[in-house]
Amino acid sequence: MKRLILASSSPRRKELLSYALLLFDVCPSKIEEVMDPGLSAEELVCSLAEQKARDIFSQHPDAVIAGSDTIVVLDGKPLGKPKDKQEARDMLQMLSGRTHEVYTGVCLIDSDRSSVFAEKTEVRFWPLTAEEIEWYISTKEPFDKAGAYGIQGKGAVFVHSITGDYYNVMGLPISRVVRELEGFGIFRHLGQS
Ligand SMILES: Cc1cn([C@H]2C[C@H](O)[C@@H](COP(=O)(O)OP(=O)(O)OP(=O)(O)O)O2)c(=O)[nH]c1=O
Repeated sequence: MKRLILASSSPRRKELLSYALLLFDVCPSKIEEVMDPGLSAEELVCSLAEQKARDIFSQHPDAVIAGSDTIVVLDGKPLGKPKDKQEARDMLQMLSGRTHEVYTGVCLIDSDRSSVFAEKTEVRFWPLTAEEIEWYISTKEPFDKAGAYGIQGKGAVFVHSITGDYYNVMGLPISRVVRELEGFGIFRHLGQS
């Protein structure tokens, strides 16, 4: 079986992949991400996932590489990670009381093949008060997350409902990823727990 490398610095992606009973190494890509403004949200996350995966593949051509990227989309506008408190505040105010989409793109690649796909999850937020938003910013949770919130953390209290894969919102649609990896000869060790 080939070596699997997760091309990510995200602790959430590492945690999710570890649930899949796969042996893997982590090797984050440090490339400057190139965002083409002409792309749809789905195309954008696929393109960014592919850029990260190809970067690590060029360093480890004998391995299977998994790269991914997550963005939040509101009214067709992509929201990445907030740069500062004001941007986090603006994003959370925009998401308040509304339904947005979370797209995660995944690129799997080895020397024989590649598979690139995106999953969409719809997330509806409760209306948020200014006090709640200020409290959330003070937790510092918004700053390394697309859309300025983490569904798996204190941001859980903002979420009214979701449609689609919860783990896709956290950064990796793990159930689909493990199935796609089988096409690369990467299988779960189901004899272990
Ligand atoms: C919406 C949302 C995003 N996120 C995170 C997932 C991603 O880590 C991050 C989006 O940033 P990304 O640029 O997709 O990923 P990253 O920079 O964290 O890691 P890498 O590029 O090295 O793979 O937002 C959550 O953890 N919870 C959420 O609810």
